[in-house]
Amino acid sequence: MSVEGGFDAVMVLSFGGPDKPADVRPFLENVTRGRGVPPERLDEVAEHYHHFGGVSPINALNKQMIGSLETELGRVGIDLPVYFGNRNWHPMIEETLEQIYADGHRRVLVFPTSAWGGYSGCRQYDEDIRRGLDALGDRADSMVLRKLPQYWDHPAMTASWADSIRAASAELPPELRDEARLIFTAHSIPDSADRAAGPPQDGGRLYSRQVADASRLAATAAGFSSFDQVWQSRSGPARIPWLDPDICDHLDDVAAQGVLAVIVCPIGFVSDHLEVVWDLDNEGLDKANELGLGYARAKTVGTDPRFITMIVELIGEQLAGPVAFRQGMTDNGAPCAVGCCEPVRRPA
Ligand SMILES: CC1=C(CCC(=O)O)c2cc3nc(cc4[nH]c(cc5[nH]c(cc1n2)c(C)c5CCC(=O)O)c(CCC(=O)O)c4C)C(CCC(=O)O)=C3C
Ligand SMILES: [Fe+2]
Repeated sequence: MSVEGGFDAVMVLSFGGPDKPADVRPFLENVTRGRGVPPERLDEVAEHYHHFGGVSPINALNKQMIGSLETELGRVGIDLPVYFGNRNWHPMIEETLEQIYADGHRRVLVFPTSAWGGYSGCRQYDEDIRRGLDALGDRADSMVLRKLPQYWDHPAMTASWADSIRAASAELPPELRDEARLIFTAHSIPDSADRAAGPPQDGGRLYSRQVADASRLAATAAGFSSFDQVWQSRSGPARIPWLDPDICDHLDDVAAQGVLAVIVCPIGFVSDHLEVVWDLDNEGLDKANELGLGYARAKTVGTDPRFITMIVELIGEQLAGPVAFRQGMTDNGAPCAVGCCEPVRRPA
């Protein structure tokens, strides 16, 4: 497909995760460099990875996503190669951009595996893009890397989450189904980072507002009139406030209120990676069992064909001509807006 100012490659940009036990430590060092995560927390998280043989599910899931994306692009006649790069582990974005450059591509559409605004979910991926371009040196002058806009509220996401909530509900014993509390969970971030999320003139909290809106959209589409919003996987020292309540504390609370079952929907994540399979399928499930709560976990949407169709739609939109700016759409890692999702310095 050739259009003026078109694009000649796609890169899926993700978080990265270890592929073998020896990768776990260096991966965690990459993730937490300069971020004030206490060493005890790192030891704990390393254990989670070792519990799964030192392999994060995230890389295989991303490769599967890329395979499906290639197939779907081919089906609709968009002839673009799809590359894979990460923030924290191989293939690192620097390595991927070397390859893209060597293959002769100069204009690249970047699909981030985070749907959200905020520093960790949006701006840090822009920083990754700049890091990759910096590594190319002068060769970067001929490159354009356009990050696709945020998709947390895309109709395909809402529809897919709604189906996955209904499917989870159907896993509960019939007598508990109508009683079940719907709980949406997303990755916690420091409260200071949430306050700094979004363009300054918008008053902050872009991340938690988006998560709440996405949850409301999915709940409504699944036929629920109410839901709870919780957070998971916090990693800062206890004295620094992060978004709460934490999922496990919340399970205590709902059990104390007499709730008999919960449907836990990991709306904050695109795939069933470690934060989902450890924090929800192990810790959350154990907690629910201990409390005698019925527990069903909704599956993530990344393997739904509608998710792939959505990516193709976002790509097609860019190929069809100039696209008006939407949140998260950036060129060469320049921030969305001045001061948008500014990183917050964290105490060591
Ligand atoms: C908002 C958000 C998303 C969603 C958006 C997105 O998808 O990008 C996300 C995704 C993920 N987070 C992941 C893993 C980790 N996150 C950590 C640490 C942190 N995450 C944070 C935020 C987020 N994280 C923050 C504020 C920290 C504190 C350190 C810092 O300020 O950066 C740590 C360090 C140890 C720990 O403390 O847990 C690990 C290992 C994996 C891969 C899992 C796998 O391997 O399968 C994925 C997809
Ligand atoms: Fe994280």
